[in-house]
Amino acid sequence: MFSLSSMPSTSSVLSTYTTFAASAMLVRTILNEVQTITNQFIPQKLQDILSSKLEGLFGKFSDQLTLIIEQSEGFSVNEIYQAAELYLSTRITPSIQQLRVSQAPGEKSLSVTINKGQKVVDTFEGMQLTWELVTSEKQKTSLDYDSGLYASETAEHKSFHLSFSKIFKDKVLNKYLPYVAERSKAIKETKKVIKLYSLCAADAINLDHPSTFDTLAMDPVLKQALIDDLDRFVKRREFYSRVGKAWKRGYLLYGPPGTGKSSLIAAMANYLKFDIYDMELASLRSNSDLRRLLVSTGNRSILVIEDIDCSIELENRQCGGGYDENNSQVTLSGLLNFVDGLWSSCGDERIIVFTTNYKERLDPALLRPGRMDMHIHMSYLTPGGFKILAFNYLKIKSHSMFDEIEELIKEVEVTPAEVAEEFMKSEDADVALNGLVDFLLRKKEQTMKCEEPKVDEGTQGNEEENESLKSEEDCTGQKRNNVNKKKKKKKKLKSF
Ligand SMILES: Nc1ncnc2c1ncn2[C@@H]1O[C@H](COP(=O)(O)OP(=O)(O)OP(=O)(O)O)[C@@H](O)[C@H]1O
Ligand SMILES: [Mg+2]
Repeated sequence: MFSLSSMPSTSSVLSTYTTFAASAMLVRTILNEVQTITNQFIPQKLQDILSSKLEGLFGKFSDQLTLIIEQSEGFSVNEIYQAAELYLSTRITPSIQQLRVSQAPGEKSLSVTINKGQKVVDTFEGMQLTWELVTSEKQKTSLDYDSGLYASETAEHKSFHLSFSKIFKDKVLNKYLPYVAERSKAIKETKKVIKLYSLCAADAINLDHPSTFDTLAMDPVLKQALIDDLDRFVKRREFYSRVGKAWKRGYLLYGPPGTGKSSLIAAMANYLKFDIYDMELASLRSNSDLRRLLVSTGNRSILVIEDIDCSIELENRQCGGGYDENNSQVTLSGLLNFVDGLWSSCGDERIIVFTTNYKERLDPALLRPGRMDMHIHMSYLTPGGFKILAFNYLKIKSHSMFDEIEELIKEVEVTPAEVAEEFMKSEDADVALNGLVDFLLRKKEQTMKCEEPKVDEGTQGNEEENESLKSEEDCTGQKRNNVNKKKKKKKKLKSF
């Protein structure tokens, strides 16, 4: 027999450590019987010796080879065992009579695995392979620290026995098992629940944000370029290590409020199945807090710093080139060190996203080429974006009012969030579109008033003066709201 394990850090390396001998299905049945009897009367050590001698004896006549894949190796989990368990859940055939079913907290789907003694027959490139889940009870002795006495308990030990013709040994080790590992990784990805970590919440919450690249209204060319960029990024592990670059990518999302920057981050996380870390810089006391936070973040994650222009005092950069431990705030230099230095040297497959409403207010150091890999402009709604929203909200691809609306959208600066809000008011397409036209016309009128030159005092009557003042308030009101909104944001945690 052949025993197989893979430590978490060296999953691709198959370590073999026990004797290599042949085994037949018949032998297995005999051995199982012998084991049942010996379990009751013979000490464990003797059982092991007996069992290996018998296997060696019968194995010589067999053309079958069995790999033993133990659940754990000492204190470490065996990644091949875990991969096999997941893989076999997709290979359940009608011949199987017993299944184990469970559901972890927060998981969307049930997990189904075979029960002990059950066999799954699999085929792969002309080979036939039989998996069997075997369990044995082992005595474990542990020290009870309270009483100072040793206690003995029986623990169930699980392993998979994978049997196939001896001639396929190399093919199974070099092709089939890597295939099982690959498949299990893909299954894990589809089952993965994306987490949102934030400073204010002790535990991560499940990110249940419905935003995807399909539902996002943005320039189609830019959208595709971003998807391609993400695809390239996740495929390039070898490339990054070959050129000696950290496996990281940075994106700066900029544009007015309500154009979909946060929605885009959620879409990226849903697409890549990466967790999100919402880094509220305003709630961090110092650069060392930032460093601590960084170390606690996991791989395959997106670190988000929203409203970078509001979160950090840009003048702080003058405080010096390195970390300023005494400063009570996170400084820009601390952040830049974080982006280029510390962050780059720990962890893999990470993305960092900065968002801002005012790119022009950012320190040039943040915009320098190479710091953020891609600058993405989230703009006001375009006619193409409008069609995506109309389909998302009203399930329509065309309508007699589309031309009129598209013309208005070209003339008026309207955000996807504003249009989405109008669409929420009715499920009836005619009503919703009419409402949107009214909204766009009002907005157009207001914009025109704002653009009118100011009227000299004294040359106009009272009524007109009041009207002029009112429209000025409308024009500035929007901006004021945005600033207030951002100020509030600094206090309360943003929810995606
Ligand atoms: N491009 C878009 N595509 C689809 N829906 C959008 C888009 N932009 C905004 N929305 C809708 O408007 C809501 C608010 O958008 P979002 O929070 O993503 O904007 P934002 O750019 O992050 O704004 P802020 O600058 O205020 O943070 C979203 O939940 C979504 O319903
Ligand atoms: Mg946002």
